[in-house]
Amino acid sequence: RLLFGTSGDGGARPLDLPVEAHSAAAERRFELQGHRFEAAPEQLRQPRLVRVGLIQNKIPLATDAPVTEQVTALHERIKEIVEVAEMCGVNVICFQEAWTMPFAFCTRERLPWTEFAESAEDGPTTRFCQKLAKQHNLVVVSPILERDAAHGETLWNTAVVISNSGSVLGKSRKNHIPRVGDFNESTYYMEGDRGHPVFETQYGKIAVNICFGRHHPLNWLMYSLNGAEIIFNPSATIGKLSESLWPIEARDAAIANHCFTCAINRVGTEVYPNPFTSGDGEPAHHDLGYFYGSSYVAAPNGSRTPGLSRTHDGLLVAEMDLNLCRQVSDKWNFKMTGRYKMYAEELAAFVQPNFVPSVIRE
Ligand SMILES: NC(=O)NCCC(=O)O
Repeated sequence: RLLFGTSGDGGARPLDLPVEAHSAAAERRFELQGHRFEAAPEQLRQPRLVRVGLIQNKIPLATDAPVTEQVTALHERIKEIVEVAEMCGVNVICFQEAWTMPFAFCTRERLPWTEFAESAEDGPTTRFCQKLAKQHNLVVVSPILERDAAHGETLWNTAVVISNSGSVLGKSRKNHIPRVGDFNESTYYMEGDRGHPVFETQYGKIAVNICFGRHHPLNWLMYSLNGAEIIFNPSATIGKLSESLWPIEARDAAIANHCFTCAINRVGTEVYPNPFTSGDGEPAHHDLGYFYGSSYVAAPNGSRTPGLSRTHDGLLVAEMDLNLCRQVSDKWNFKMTGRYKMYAEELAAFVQPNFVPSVIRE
């Protein structure tokens, strides 16, 4: 009741998925879970039912396989999972952070990892996702390492959003770059410069808060202020660092912002050819740590689905009635009771060089 929010106004219930989807998932060796969140019937609005799909997966090839072979193997793996998502009626699908590559930023090496970077607008992965979107009639959220040729070949950590029509709706960049443990990502790219875009799709208003942004409540808030009803959080994070935070943060963001949140993590251990150090006196090592999967969806009323497995690839399908966002907002009124003008003034003062903390002493 407490861990999954099943008290009172409706937690996640099981969603029946077609038998052929379950058999295909078993054949293709990934876990398939289905859940649904209901909202109360309204007189003036029809239910706004949307099915989202969250995919978590291991890298299929070793990190020293040729770059093109690794990318192709990941495309193939995702394709076979997306086919099952279509059988389950999924409308919007999101993949894990930097899904076309191993999460190699821990190494701080440039080659071959920077070779995985692609154009967000017309790189091979975006073209692949456009095909998927059109063929399966779903919106695709595709988090990649972006190479921005128009701006001096700058790299970014970017999520490309592709409409179910197959056209590229736009992109959202990771706003918060970790400098914690072996997550040495600022070696490759800097903080995003795109603010907090929300994408209006046929299946609701969606936004993408990439991984480390999960720890920043204001980052979630800004997507919500722009009207996001579903915020995806494609991630890559390891047990030793964050597993105790994982069940709390995206769930809390759903509560605080009256929206649905979808937290997605990688699975497994990715081993690199060359050892690297962490600057902490510990011996050099070949892997970043264990990616614990456990992807889940949280609803604005504080309920959540169970997580996918810690150890297996998986597809989590969640049906949600987006009417729940406004219903919870009308009950708890966090936007109405938020003191945004006061926060804005205090934040504006805080970022000034002459800021003096408001501390009252005897
Ligand atoms: N990819 C990424 O930002 N990971 C940082 C670790 C975490 O946020 O748990």
